[in-house]
Amino acid sequence: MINKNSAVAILGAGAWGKALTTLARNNVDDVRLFSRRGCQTLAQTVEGADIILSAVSIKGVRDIVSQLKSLSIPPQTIFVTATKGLDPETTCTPSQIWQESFPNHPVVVLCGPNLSKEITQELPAATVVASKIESAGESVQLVFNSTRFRVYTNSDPLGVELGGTLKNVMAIAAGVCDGLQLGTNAKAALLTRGLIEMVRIGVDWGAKPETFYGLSGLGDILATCNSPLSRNYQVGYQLGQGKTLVEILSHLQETAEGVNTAKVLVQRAKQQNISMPITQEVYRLLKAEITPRQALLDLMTRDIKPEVDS
Ligand SMILES: NC(=O)C1=CN([C@@H]2O[C@H](COP(=O)(O)OP(=O)(O)OC[C@H]3O[C@@H](n4cnc5c(N)ncnc54)[C@H](O)[C@@H]3O)[C@@H](O)[C@H]2O)C=CC1
Ligand SMILES: O=C(CO)COP(=O)(O)O
Repeated sequence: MINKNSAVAILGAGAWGKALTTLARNNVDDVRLFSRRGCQTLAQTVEGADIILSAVSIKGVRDIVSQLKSLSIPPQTIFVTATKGLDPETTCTPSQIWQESFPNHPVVVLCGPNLSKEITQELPAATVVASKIESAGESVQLVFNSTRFRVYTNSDPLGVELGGTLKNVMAIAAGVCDGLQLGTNAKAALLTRGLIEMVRIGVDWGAKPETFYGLSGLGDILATCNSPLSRNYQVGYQLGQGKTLVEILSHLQETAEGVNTAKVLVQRAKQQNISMPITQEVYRLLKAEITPRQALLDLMTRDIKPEVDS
């Protein structure tokens, strides 16, 4: 069982890895943070760790997984993934990559409405830790739960992970909506229909529909789609104001996963024959195939239909 003397290794010293390190230090004395540019090696960081949490962006996940595979990690070590992205080669989620590479280890997803800047300011927040192995989720809950960070467990890791990942595309769309100053009604319609799109593909993927109405889905939509602190929202907002993606990304210091996720999702939706009109428009906008106004017109002139899919 996790206690003050347990050891936690956090991989990825970006905004989220640093915030999670501070949270874990409330409960555990030995919390190590691995940075590619730091002086401690990966092997030194993970040695004897009870929990290894990855907060690297999706582009680094396969690399970090293969480095860890070359080390001998004891099978009781719990892997936690906090990445919100999709693998461009396979469309796999990060937890699927971790589980496939470490089939005998418990894997836990940590995901929720957690803008790292607010967490760094010690503002209160809640999150979800999800795993097929109940005791693993409970261990991770004990590491991060505190009076300012309430941690819930969940048994649908895929749904929790997809909620946090797919909402990044909706945060871009929400930013565009605000950048164009389309108003509150438009934003409500966009995000409600966006959530339906997330549920549609998520259920096809194998997630439970109700998970998307929890903290990692609806909760994260409420946080990121209304906050300039969200990098994905910022990308959309600036696109809405007429900037190009290249210009926007050249000034963005950190990762906006929704840019890659939109592309992967469109690919997967096509393979699975799933309708994702908002995601499709975000993708076309990111590729500069259409303008924000054209994206709006496309969505408003789709064939009329019942609200609920039959
Ligand atoms: N910042 C936030 O508010 C939150 C971020 N996330 C997710 O966490 C992930 C990381 O986000 P941020 O920390 O904000 O991004 P960031 O851009 O600040 O940091 C990404 C980190 O990943 C590291 N990294 C990339 N490839 C690596 C590799 N091969 N080996 C080792 N490290 C590698 C980078 O060095 C960097 O430290 C993203 O998937 C993001 O969606 C999730 C919840 C909140
Ligand atoms: O996922 C996040 C908060 O829950 C962070 O959002 P951004 O990556 O858009 O900044």
